[in-house]
Amino acid sequence: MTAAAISATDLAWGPPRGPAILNGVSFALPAGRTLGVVGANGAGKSTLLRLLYRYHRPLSGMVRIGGDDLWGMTSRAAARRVAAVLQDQPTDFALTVREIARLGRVPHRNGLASAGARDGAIVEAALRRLDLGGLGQRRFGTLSGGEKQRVMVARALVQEPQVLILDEPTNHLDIRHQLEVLEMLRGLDVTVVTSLHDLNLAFDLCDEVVVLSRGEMIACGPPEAALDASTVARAFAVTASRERLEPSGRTRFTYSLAPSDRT
Ligand SMILES: Nc1ncnc2c1ncn2[C@@H]1O[C@H](COP(=O)(O)OP(=O)(O)OP(=O)(O)O)[C@@H](O)[C@H]1O
Repeated sequence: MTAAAISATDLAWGPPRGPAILNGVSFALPAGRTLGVVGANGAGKSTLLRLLYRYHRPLSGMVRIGGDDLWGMTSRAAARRVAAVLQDQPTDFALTVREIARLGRVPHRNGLASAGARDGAIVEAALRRLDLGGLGQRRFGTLSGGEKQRVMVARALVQEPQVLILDEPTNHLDIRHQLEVLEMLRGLDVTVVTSLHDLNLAFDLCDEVVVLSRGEMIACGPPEAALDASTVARAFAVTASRERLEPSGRTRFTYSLAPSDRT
């Protein structure tokens, strides 16, 4: 894996014949960094990610991977460079964990060539990394939500992407696996863009954060700057405060409903 920079320039998207639901999103993330995308329900996080993994074509603006226009390359070339882990799990429940992970090699195969020894080694390494070593033969449909999520991260790693896009990667994971998966991704030579609902995790683990509100980008930058209490309050329509805990020195957010929202 060799990480590549990803950038978005003035992105806009909306459904056919509908109004734009995402507007004016721009950021530039250097290779190997982690970008968190945060915002309230319906703010446009998944929509932005879909533009970054070439599911939606932007109405205007451009996504570049390593300087190359994402829509200027073939879909196969794009699949070798960008992998995505999505909220919706696949429905191929009869496949085993190992078979699902192997699907990540498809963009790298030539024609009908079958998987080689290197492909097998990559699959086994990814399963071990995600703590799935003992589950290779299990049918996907029999796994817990968190195990399924880890299988999908393993499949994405098997793809050996330059950029990894994750839509809420931690929503089924227990606290230990949340930390393990996000720390592990930071340790890889890959650029990560992830949506997150937990602002404390975003603050601790992301190099840069984009804050969306009603389809607009209201802040972008290092967490210290982008996640200030007033931006959080605006994005989530709450009263927010940010404190530095002693002696750990870690930052923690707390929230409450604004007085006018209380009944
Ligand atoms: N294809 C579509 N056609 C019409 N509206 C859409 C489409 N995709 C998304 N939307 C709308 O755009 C808005 C943003 O949706 P999106 O899924 O990006 O939000 P989100 O920030 O990921 O939300 P959540 O935190 O609830 O997952 C929502 O109001 C959604 O209903």
